[in-house]
Amino acid sequence: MDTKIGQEALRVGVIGYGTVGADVVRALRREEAGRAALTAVLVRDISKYKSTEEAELPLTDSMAEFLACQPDVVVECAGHAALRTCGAEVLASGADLVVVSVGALAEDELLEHFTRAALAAGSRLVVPSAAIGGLDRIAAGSVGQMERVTLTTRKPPRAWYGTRVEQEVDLATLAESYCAFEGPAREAARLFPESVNVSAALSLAGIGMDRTQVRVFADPTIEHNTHEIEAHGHFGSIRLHIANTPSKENPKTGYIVAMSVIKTLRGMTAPLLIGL
Ligand SMILES: NC(=O)C1=CN([C@@H]2O[C@H](COP(=O)(O)OP(=O)(O)OC[C@H]3O[C@@H](n4cnc5c(N)ncnc54)[C@H](O)[C@@H]3O)[C@@H](O)[C@H]2O)C=CC1
Ligand SMILES: O=C([O-])CC(=O)C(=O)O
Repeated sequence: MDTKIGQEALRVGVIGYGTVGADVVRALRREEAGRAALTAVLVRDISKYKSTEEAELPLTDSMAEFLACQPDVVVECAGHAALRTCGAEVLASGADLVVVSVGALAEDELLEHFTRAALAAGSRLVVPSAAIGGLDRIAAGSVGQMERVTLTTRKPPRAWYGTRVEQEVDLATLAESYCAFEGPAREAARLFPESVNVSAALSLAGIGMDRTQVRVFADPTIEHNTHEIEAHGHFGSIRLHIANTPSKENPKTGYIVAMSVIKTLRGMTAPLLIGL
């Protein structure tokens, strides 16, 4: 990540002011993202943001106004639908786009559309590790022959309200681990847009959406959102267990997601990069 390394502060726009977006904005305002400054926050309905803290933010509900602030990089934290609608326009403006709703990129046409927009404008689509880890090693391992990549995601029952799992089991009384899905990452990302973005990130780093195998569980015996990655190939193997503390505001999302975005922004102006 070398293109934004001038002397000026990196101009950062944020799309979405929910759980991840608000944490990213707070960190930017506390100057925790290195040489980066918040330029604008794109929200859906500006009338909803009335607190004293929110009144100080550069909020807008107009994409034209948002891009007129000339961000160097835009962080999307607004969901699959918003990414589909806004992504190409942001990339075409010349700004890099850091996406957390990466599950949307399981649609090949969308990924191709974004890639074309980025190539034409000289911008980049950036997928941070977010809720998962080990992507550096999986990506390096995929330079050679990779035999198998699997992901097992488990979250406590409260993380599955508002998803299709809520129609399948009684989450309030679930007594043992329930397997809600087993199959390729492409299908996992489509069926659980709010919950298994990690499957898409892992696939993009490694052997693709159709070869990466995913299992998804609602598990009443755990408190954290956990992800277990196993991969084998010419490089050797990796077995990684990740436990994310779920955020109070949205138990589907871990605090680590915003922290990973901040780490990514730091890297965009840092003279030393580690662990890419
Ligand atoms: N890559 C990863 O590992 C992870 C990805 N995610 C994804 O990150 C995204 C954000 O997650 P949360 O902050 O927890 O969700 P959230 O629901 O708390 O916040 C989303 C915010 O985006 C806003 N929004 C929706 N459409 C918008 C639009 N068109 N323009 C501007 N704002 C818009 C909503 O009003 C809401 O405030 C979700 O797509 C989630 O699935 C979450 C956790 C991990
Ligand atoms: O673990 C988390 O915090 C969120 C998650 O699985 C995802 O959206 O992929």
